[in-house]
Parts: sequence; C-alpha cells; structure tokens
Amino acid sequence: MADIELTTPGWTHTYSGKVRELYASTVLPPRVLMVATDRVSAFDHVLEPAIPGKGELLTRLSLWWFDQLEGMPNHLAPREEWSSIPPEVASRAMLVRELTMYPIECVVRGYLSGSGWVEYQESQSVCGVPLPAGLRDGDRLPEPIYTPAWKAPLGQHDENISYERTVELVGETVAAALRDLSLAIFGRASTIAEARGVILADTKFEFGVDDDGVVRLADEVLTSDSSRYWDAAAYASGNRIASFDKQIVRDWMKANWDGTGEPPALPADIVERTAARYRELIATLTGA
Ligand SMILES: Nc1ncnc(-c2cnn(Cc3cccc(F)c3)c2)c1Cl
Repeated sequence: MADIELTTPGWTHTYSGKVRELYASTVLPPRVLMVATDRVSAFDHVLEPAIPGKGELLTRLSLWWFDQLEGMPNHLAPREEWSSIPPEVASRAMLVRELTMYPIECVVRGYLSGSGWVEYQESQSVCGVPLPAGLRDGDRLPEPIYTPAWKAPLGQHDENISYERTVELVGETVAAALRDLSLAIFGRASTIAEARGVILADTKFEFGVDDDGVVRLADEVLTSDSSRYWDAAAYASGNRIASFDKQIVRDWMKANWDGTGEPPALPADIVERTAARYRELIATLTGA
C-alpha cells in the first residue's frame, strides 16, 4: 500500500498488522518503530471507517502503563532517541529496541467472559485450566489464570496452548518466566486500574529477549485492543456489559451483520461513541 511508507527517510516498512504498522530503522542501532493507526478490527475484520484519534489514544495508554510498571524491563528505546521518530506519526508511535520475540501470546484472565465463558459452560475449564462450578458470565475468577496461545503468523488465528506446550516451544526457564511475569504484571495492573474505578478483566502480553539475554515486556501493553476493561461501578451494580473497549463495535456488528461477506460500515454515532469510550478510559486511568 503506497501510503504505508513514511515520507521521513531512514525507515523501511516491515509488517502490517490489522491496526498497526511496523518499520525497521535503516540508520539507528537495531530499532523498530511501532505505529498505531486509527483502524479498528473486530471478528477478524478491519472495519470502516477508522476511529478518529484511536491510534494516539492507545499509544498514550501503552506508554502510561510502561511507566506504571517500573521495574519491569520493557522494549522502549531510551527516551533520548525518541527525537528520531518521524513527526508524521510521532503522536501514535513507539520507538522500541528490536527484540527476538517469543511466539507466545501471554493471556491472563481475571474474570470469566468472552470465549472463556463459552468454553467454561462446555467444560467447566478455560484453556484446560479447571475452574470451580457455578460461575456465571462476567464473574471474577478465584485467582487470575494464565492461558497462553501460540502466536500464529500474522493473519492466522492464535491457538490456545497448554503451559506444557509453551515449555516445548521456549524451554522450562523461559516458559516459567513468561507465566510468572504475566501473572505479576496482571496483578499490579489490576490493582492500579481498580484504584481508578476500572476492572481489568483480561489482557495479552508479548515478550521478547534482547542481545544481552534480558527478557523484556514488548509490543503494546494493556491497551483496549489487547485487554478488556470494565467500569467497576457499573459492574458492582450488576451491569456486566459497561465495557471500555470495543464492545460498542462488537455489539453493533452482532446486531447488523450476519458474519458473511464484507462487514457493513460503522454508522457515525457508533464511531463517535467508540472514540468517546477510548478517551474516557484514558482519562479515567491516566488522569490526562
Ligand atoms: N520490540 C520488538 N522487536 C521486534 N519485533 C517486535 C514485533 C514483531 N511483531 N510485533 C507485533 C506487531 C505486528 C504488526 C504490527 C505491529 F505494530 C506489531 C511486534 C517488537 Cl514489539
């Protein structure tokens, strides 16, 4: 896509995700530019039109969380290098160290919802993790559970795998580190979010390793694209669908698309309500 290349020299486009673009630096030491677009995806489709400001809002959220999670090595490049970020994408880009990424989506669930609820009804377990009987949709789990997935090549579905399978993929030491880091970060993020009236229901982390062997938290972190956020007050009063993430879009799609062919365009009010929800989440969490 012609408009993918940056006008600022020194960057080569390397990856297109559904809603993000990756570029490799041709001049700096091994650095990667992660650019978030305003595109929104649901049900494995990129939807039209884009959500104005989404890329910037989710980038600000990631950066805020990286700061909150001090002590956890991450992939952000040193701040003094950030002046090299192309101005054309600066508000929605992160300059990061190039890592060797682990092929594991480190999913942590603190609540039962989405595909987890469907699976629980059939097997009283989620991704092979047995759960107590009698849980209802949206219930908080007794303890957060780690339910990894194998990171399929872009465009394919990630595949839920057992912890034992992650050991086969990355070895016992790294598999244990990814699990323990994911659960620890989820615990800290949940506490920070709940102190601000927001429930972190579930999220997905990705990690990589640098040339010195340091395991670093990578990719986007705790954004409304990689996580489910709910309003704690609404949840407490029994409203289990007041979510801060893409639920507005998902619900509209479910009501207006039979899942075949190209999805319909989102109406203007859905676009605006979704943009407002993203702004509200960032304001509630970061205060900005
Ligand atoms: N620090 C890093 N070093 C090397 N590679 C990555 C890396 C690779 N893939 N992804 C996910 C992705 C795919 C498509 C577009 C995106 F913006 C992001 C992130 C990272 Cl974060």
